[in-house]
Amino acid sequence: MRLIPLAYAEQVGRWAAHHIVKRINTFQPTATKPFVLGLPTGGTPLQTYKCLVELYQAGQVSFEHVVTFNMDEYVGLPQNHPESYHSFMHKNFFDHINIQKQNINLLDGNAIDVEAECLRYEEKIRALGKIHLFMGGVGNDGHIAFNEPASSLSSRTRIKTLTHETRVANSRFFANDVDAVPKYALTVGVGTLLEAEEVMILVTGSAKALALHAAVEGNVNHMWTISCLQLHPKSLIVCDRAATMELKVKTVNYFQEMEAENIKNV
Ligand SMILES: N[C@@H]1[C@@H](O)[C@H](O)[C@@H](COP(=O)(O)O)O[C@@H]1O
Repeated sequence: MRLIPLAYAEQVGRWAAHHIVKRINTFQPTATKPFVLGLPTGGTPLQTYKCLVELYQAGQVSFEHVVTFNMDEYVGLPQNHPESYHSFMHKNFFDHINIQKQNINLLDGNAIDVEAECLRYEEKIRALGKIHLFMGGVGNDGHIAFNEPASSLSSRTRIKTLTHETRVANSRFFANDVDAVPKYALTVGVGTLLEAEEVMILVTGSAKALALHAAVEGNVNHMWTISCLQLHPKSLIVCDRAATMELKVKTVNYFQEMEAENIKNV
């Protein structure tokens, strides 16, 4: 596991965006060999999307041959609802770059046959080979995508019941009305995430400090599904200082020294 310890949340966004651009450009995607990118929603990646749009506008990256898969989507929220993850992605990212419509993949939270929808998603990923880079965030309780505590670490894309804590945390997007937050979501599984070639998780703010501790210093444990990163051969966590408050000083120092070259001038 790599840990990129930065000072501020804005730097996390910038670092992550440059990392994605580097991966896409090194890959040199074409129509027959697209780069496959996994994407999250939430407050944390907003800065990354902003920076990616700027890098696209500056001509430093093209998304023409990039295929995206989003992590999750609420169940039962109309696609055009302002808080659906469909709306979020278009508003904050897809509408500002040159991605082709047919290359955008999001789970359909209104599918009549939810199981078939989840299977379709898994099969589409498989048909493309694999996800080259999956970016994600983490919930305060350590959930990755919508893999709530006690999710199987080998789970696949499926429907999940959201915990009360997650609904409370996400109620800030629903005028602080917990009851307006959907009770269910479709989400890629922990197993789905672990099959990506590389997983990059962004962690910012003191509310995520325990989750970061669980990810880096805790045991692999289905109560903190973020800890699955420890099983991945190429996982990367980019965090700000506030998020490191529950880590041992020697852990942070170790990564700071090791990544010194990669974290200067961010
Ligand atoms: N399903 C999403 C997760 O993918 C996200 O990581 C988490 C944290 O979001 P935020 O970045 O807003 O703290 O929220 C939701 O639960």
